[in-house]
Amino acid sequence: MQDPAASTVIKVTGASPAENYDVVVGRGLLPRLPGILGERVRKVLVIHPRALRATGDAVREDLAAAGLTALTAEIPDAEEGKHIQVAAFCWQVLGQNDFTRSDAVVAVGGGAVTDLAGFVAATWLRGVKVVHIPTSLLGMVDAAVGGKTGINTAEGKNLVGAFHPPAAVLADLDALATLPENELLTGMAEVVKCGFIKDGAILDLIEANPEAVRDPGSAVVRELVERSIAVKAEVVSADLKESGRREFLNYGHTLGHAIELAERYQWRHGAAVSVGLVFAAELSRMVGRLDDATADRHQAILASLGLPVSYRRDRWAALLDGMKRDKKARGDLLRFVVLDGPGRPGILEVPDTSLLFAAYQEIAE
Ligand SMILES: NC(=O)c1ccc[n+]([C@@H]2O[C@H](COP(=O)([O-])OP(=O)(O)OC[C@H]3O[C@@H](n4cnc5c(N)ncnc54)[C@H](O)[C@@H]3O)[C@@H](O)[C@H]2O)c1
Ligand SMILES: O=C(O)C(=O)C[C@@H](O)[C@H](O)[C@H](O)COP(=O)(O)O
Ligand SMILES: [Zn+2]
Repeated sequence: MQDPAASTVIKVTGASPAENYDVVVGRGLLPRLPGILGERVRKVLVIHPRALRATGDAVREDLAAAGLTALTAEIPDAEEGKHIQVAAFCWQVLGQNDFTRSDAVVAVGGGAVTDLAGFVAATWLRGVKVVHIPTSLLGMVDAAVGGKTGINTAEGKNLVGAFHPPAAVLADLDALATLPENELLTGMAEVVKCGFIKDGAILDLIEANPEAVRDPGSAVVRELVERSIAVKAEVVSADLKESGRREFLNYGHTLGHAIELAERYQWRHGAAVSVGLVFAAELSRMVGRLDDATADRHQAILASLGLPVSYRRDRWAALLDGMKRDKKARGDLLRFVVLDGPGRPGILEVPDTSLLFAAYQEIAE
């Protein structure tokens, strides 16, 4: 049995040894931030939404006590924060306070905040240090790790961004205590994704512990966090810029992102990915690549977590339109991550959208 007070370090390998970084999972981690930032950093912009003000203040106090100048950019919540005008506001704060290349950005919040803050750090002076302090389950298991940063545009999700890995990630499990249950469960969609593409023990844990998965303080949730980060860390260490295997982390996302756009970002990312996972499993089954039991297991596990597993029949045209802007598409060719079996993701090229329509009929309501 793991000592609950001990922290776990999951290592991510960067393009060069200087770009290697640690993802630390544990409790009471915030005081480690000044030490992680290092001697050269003099100024820090802490970016967070109003909901995370108390944590943002605590982080700033730690930084100030360590002799750093700590400023705050309070940004709009959730997807409202992933907007060019919000990035421009942060650039303005950095500019007006003379942030140089040896200064840093710290993100405190869910995946929307780490995406936005990472993008700000990637673009300010063409790149300054960023440390992520994810506070949602989804942020911990996925968004804060791997260096994908970005914002949404009117045309779609994450269409503008950069690869800019963090200097470190502090996944402080204490943050989950204030996370609403719905946010915990939507984060579980990415955990389930990791279970299907790589680590089947994740799926077994969720099925065997229906109550503990809803308890953010449980050892089960901690194990799910650590296992999911390990899946992501292994993939992004091998393929940071998505020239190959990293595409597998996009399982469920082609339809998922189209649903988010169709819903004007009023659905949580994890909820949309949940439907996208069921769709991708149906597609995999329909083309004869996935067995019935594994395909059906998608719907069963996601539904057991209270996540949506179907979507509106009358939205197909809008969804197809949105899917054409998926980053995996090449010209007119749509490309999907599918499964050839548990832990065996692959790519399906779809030149004819009638196949997609047929698979969609299986999940449409
Ligand atoms: N860069 C990547 O690799 C990557 C991976 C997965 C998802 N994402 C992105 O992450 C975003 C989704 O992340 P999310 O689900 O964390 O959504 P989110 O950041 O919108 O947070 C969800 C809600 O939870 C609140 N919240 C967060 N932590 C809290 C806490 N500890 N206590 C109380 N409230 C808290 C937020 O204020 C928000 O209202 C999407 O934009 C998605 O595209 C990025
Ligand atoms: O890290 C990745 O790579 C992923 O695909 C993880 C996804 O969960 C995440 O939502 C990511 O932001 C999607 O990337 P995108 O390139 O499709 O915008
Ligand atoms: Zn995702």
